[in-house]
Amino acid sequence: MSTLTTLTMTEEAKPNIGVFTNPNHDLWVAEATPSLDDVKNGKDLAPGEVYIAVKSTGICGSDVHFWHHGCIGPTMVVRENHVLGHESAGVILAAHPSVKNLKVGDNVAIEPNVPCFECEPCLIGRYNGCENVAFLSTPPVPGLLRRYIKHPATWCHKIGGMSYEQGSLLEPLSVALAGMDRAGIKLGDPVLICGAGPIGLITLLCASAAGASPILITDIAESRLKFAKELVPRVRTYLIPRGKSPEDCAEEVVAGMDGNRPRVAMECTGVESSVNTAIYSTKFGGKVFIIGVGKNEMTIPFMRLSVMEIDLQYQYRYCNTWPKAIRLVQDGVINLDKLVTHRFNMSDAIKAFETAADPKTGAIKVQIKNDDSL
Ligand SMILES: NC(=O)c1ccc[n+]([C@@H]2O[C@H](COP(=O)([O-])OP(=O)(O)OC[C@H]3O[C@@H](n4cnc5c(N)ncnc54)[C@H](O)[C@@H]3O)[C@@H](O)[C@H]2O)c1
Ligand SMILES: OC[C@H](O)C(O)[C@@H](O)CO
Ligand SMILES: [Zn+2]
Ligand SMILES: [Zn+2]
Repeated sequence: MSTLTTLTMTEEAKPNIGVFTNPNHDLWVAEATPSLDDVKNGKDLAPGEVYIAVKSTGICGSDVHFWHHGCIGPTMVVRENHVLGHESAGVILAAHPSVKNLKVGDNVAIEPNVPCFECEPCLIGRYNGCENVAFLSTPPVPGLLRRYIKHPATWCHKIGGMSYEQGSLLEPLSVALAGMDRAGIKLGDPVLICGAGPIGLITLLCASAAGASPILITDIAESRLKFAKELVPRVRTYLIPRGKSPEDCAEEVVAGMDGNRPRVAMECTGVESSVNTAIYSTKFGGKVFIIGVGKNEMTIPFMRLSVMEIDLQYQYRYCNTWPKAIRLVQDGVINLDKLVTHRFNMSDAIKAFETAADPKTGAIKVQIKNDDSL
């Protein structure tokens, strides 16, 4: 038996739909599970689970990648019809009676993972390394781009009066915060950020809030650097010239930081030449911290890392970041509002994906809304 809302689910509630892709790189909107009837009746909720009306979902580069390329690396492969999306917030529609931390009507951000809490990474609190994780939208686990979903209450975080859009942005913020935490950026650190996509821009907001100085951000697209400057006016920018070597780019990066070599370079592109620019820029004893995801194998300047004692470190998703992310947004330390450049209804999801995938649109974060799901 579950506790049901009678306040929010009306007779006009719409059937569940989702945004799918498949191994042929099709993209379409179609009926999805759970059914509206199951949601309305709170059917099939296991202990600890809730039904959520998903209200706002951001498109991540990985969603576009699964659509266009059908895989990320050798292990995450689209093998059948597959629902995308893992940056979402919504409202609780029904909760199993065992759920104590949430009630019907609560607004929540959805942490899109279900770790096992039995393996070693889970037991030591680093559940992003879970050996059995179900990460929503990584095949074969269906994602959040649906009107209604079922999820464990443990992985729903109350967002109070925060907007659903801001709630959905807690996911990329979590990526940046996990990186910030392990990179150990401190007040006054010169910091380089490579790549001004959503992850680089949110990392910029975090580095600025942490008091890094100076901060320089790079990109190959002038428009993205302009966006970065509007977001954090004190940031310095460097447009990576086509064909220039990483060593030469690094020299200009350092000049752009008044001769200060970054103590930490936050790499947010996953592109080999950018990783190498970060390595050649960083100071003796500094750190290149790689959030970007790229080719399976790369050539990097091994001896430069060696003689400069530069640490190379990586981030894989996040753990324990949502409570911190919520505090930072609620306290106004991090303001994510400007990142949303385009909004579409779920029924226009194809247009939303085309917009997110086309650099000419100037899109940073495209949101898919479900204003009509209740
Ligand atoms: N580690 C994780 O858990 C994790 C989580 C989310 C995203 N990611 C990865 O982080 C990266 C950034 O994500 P995003 O959503 O911001 O992607 P994005 O593609 O929107 O942004 C990447 C930016 O890098 C720029 N760029 C490309 N080549 C460059 C170069 N040589 N030098 C400088 N800039 C260059 C692009 O113009 C773009 O603006 C991606 O690789 C993504 O897969 C990793
Ligand atoms: O934000 C989380 C990332 O997009 C995921 O790790 C994805 O890249 C693969 O599942
Ligand atoms: Zn993502
Ligand atoms: Zn585990």
